[in-house]
Amino acid sequence: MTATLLPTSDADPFGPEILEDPLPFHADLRDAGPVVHLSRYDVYAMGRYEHVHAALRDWQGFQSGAGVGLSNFRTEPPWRPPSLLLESDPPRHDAPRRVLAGILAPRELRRLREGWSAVADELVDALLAAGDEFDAVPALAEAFPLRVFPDAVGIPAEGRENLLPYGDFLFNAFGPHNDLVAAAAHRAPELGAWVNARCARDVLAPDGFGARIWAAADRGEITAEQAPLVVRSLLSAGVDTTVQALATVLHALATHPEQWRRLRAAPQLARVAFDEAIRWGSPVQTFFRTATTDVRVGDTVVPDGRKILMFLASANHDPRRWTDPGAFDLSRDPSGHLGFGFGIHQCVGQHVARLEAECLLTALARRVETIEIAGPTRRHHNNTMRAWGSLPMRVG
Ligand code: HEM
Ligand SMILES: O=C(O)c1ccc(-n2ccnc2)cc1
Repeated sequence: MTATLLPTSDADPFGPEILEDPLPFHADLRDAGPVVHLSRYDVYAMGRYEHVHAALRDWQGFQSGAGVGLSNFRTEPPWRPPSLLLESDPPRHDAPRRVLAGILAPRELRRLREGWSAVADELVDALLAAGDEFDAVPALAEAFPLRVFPDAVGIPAEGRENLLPYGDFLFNAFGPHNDLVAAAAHRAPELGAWVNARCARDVLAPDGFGARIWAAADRGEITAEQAPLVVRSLLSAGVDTTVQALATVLHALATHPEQWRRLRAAPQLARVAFDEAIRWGSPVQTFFRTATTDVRVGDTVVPDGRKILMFLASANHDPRRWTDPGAFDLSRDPSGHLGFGFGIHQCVGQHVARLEAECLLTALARRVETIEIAGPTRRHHNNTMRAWGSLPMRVG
């Protein structure tokens, strides 16, 4: 068999140029082959849907237990105790996953729908009463999740302003120790301590997600030592992600008036609009895996122990899988997108995210006829998330 040269690139996917606009790099990555060696970080990158999907399915060959960031837990101590879900493999992964999946299941979220809708309606009414121009990032994308999710978890009111900086640091920490990580590293210990203190049983409200995790420990489904870490997963994962997913769908709708008109005509399209925006914008861009043996990708062998960087956002724009991938189109069926991952680690909070999006988008679609970008938009750079810093918006 002919030996094929492994394509290599010295590009920096965590540098400001690619973080500002990753699409050209993703296209080059897909064109270069199933796997490309990134010499700058000595990792193996995948950009095509077929191979990212296959790696996500193959949790035995591509493990999470050595970390889902650049750091390899086999050789470097993690900056915090590893997540029992995100950074664990079966069997350790199984019981925490089962507990959280049960608590965050669609049927369990039904009890929240009415209250979250009312909050979304109030938020939009108050915003429109103040005028027809606002920055959608603080006014909607941040405000709504912060109004509903911490209460749903059951953490106390004070200090919630720590949640976004903690999430931003966490998602930066999955990448290399670059300027983005260095700029916030001094706050990590204090933010980590604040989050850890809110995982303790006695600070959590009796009927929230947090209390339900502790109740699962009482039933022996997980241990009392695991319970606070599972609560930490919620506080780590549950805010920054939805903030940026909502910003992504608001930006998509504000820049595609035809799609906005379709949503207004049929508000039940809110869920499709959200998943299509997750595919199109992929707020969570990448995650790593670690090869547990010499694994074959295409006609390349990635050696045991090496880090593999999966570009979920690139897979979501792969023309081998999607027709006209660059189009934001509500008539497309976005199912199968990798924006929530796939397989045993697929996002366990996706139903929470969808409910938040449905409440906010429905509230907006019912109250305004037009939304448009009303000034220069600004990206917020993060090693893992494609995020908006500012979305000046005008409604009519
Ligand atoms: C729309 C916003 C969100 C996006 C785009 C997103 C994306 C993802 C992705 C790509 C994964 C797979 C990670 C991997 O394979 O290594 C994941 C896993 C996870 N997500 Fe999300 N997520 C979102 C919101 C949430 C929310 C709101 C929560 C909690 C309420 C959450 C909790 C989790 C947890 C705990 C995992 C780990 C699951 C496991 O390892 O079994 N996520 N998410
Ligand atoms: O268990 C944790 O600490 C943790 C789990 C999941 C995420 N995440 C990423 C995307 N959706 C959620 C972040 C942190």
